[in-house]
Amino acid sequence: MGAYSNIPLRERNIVLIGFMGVGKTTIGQLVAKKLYRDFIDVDQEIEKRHHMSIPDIFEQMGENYFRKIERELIVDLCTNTRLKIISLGGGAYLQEEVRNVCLSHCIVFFLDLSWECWKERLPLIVDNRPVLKNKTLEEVEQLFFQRRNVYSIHNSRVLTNNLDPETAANEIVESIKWTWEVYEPNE
Ligand SMILES: Nc1ncnc2c1ncn2[C@@H]1O[C@H](COP(=O)(O)OP(=O)(O)O)[C@@H](O)[C@H]1O
Ligand SMILES: O=C(O)C1=C[C@@H](OP(=O)(O)O)[C@@H](O)[C@H](O)C1
Ligand SMILES: [Mg+2]
Repeated sequence: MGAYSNIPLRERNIVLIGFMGVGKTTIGQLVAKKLYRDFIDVDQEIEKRHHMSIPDIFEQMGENYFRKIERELIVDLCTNTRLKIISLGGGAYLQEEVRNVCLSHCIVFFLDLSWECWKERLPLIVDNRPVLKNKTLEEVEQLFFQRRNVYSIHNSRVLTNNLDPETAANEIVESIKWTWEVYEPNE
């Protein structure tokens, strides 16, 4: 485990983790607006910097290259920025260096969704998530539960089953404000 940095809680970036399609990008934007903070979506930042879509990066450069640039960007953001809401891609947190830098420098929020609810979301994302390509539903289910074990290493969790994005964002904001008040009360 990385050493715990002494960054004050209220300054720490809030990092959203969770399986693809749970709403990290959508809800992250809403949370940032409600907390008057800047929002960074790691996928969108990578697409902007490389002038390529994520599926095209997978297709033309390969997943290993994507994981390298994803890791480097997240380590840079966690180490050198503060006060942001950062949505990771669903696979980023599987890299130990990413987990360690997020847990030591940020507040890590797990956006949880049950498998049954996630299956209803699948049609919305299946066309632009390369990791889902050529996988059977059984293989995706296996990946879902494998990754869930890794996402279970977090600071806070919000179960978003049947919550619309706005409601989920409000729950996260309330939880963050409670954490600040309990652990770093305003003098
Ligand atoms: N709470 C929600 N309820 C219903 N649909 C949602 C919710 N959150 C996200 N979505 C939809 O699910 C899809 C994936 O959302 P996205 O924010 O891209 O997830 P992620 O970044 O975790 O992959 C989008 O079509 C989005 O509109
Ligand atoms: O789960 C994954 O491995 C991935 C999830 C995607 O992000 P979202 O979780 O925002 O869909 C994106 O980073 C890429 O397609 C890989
Ligand atoms: Mg996303």
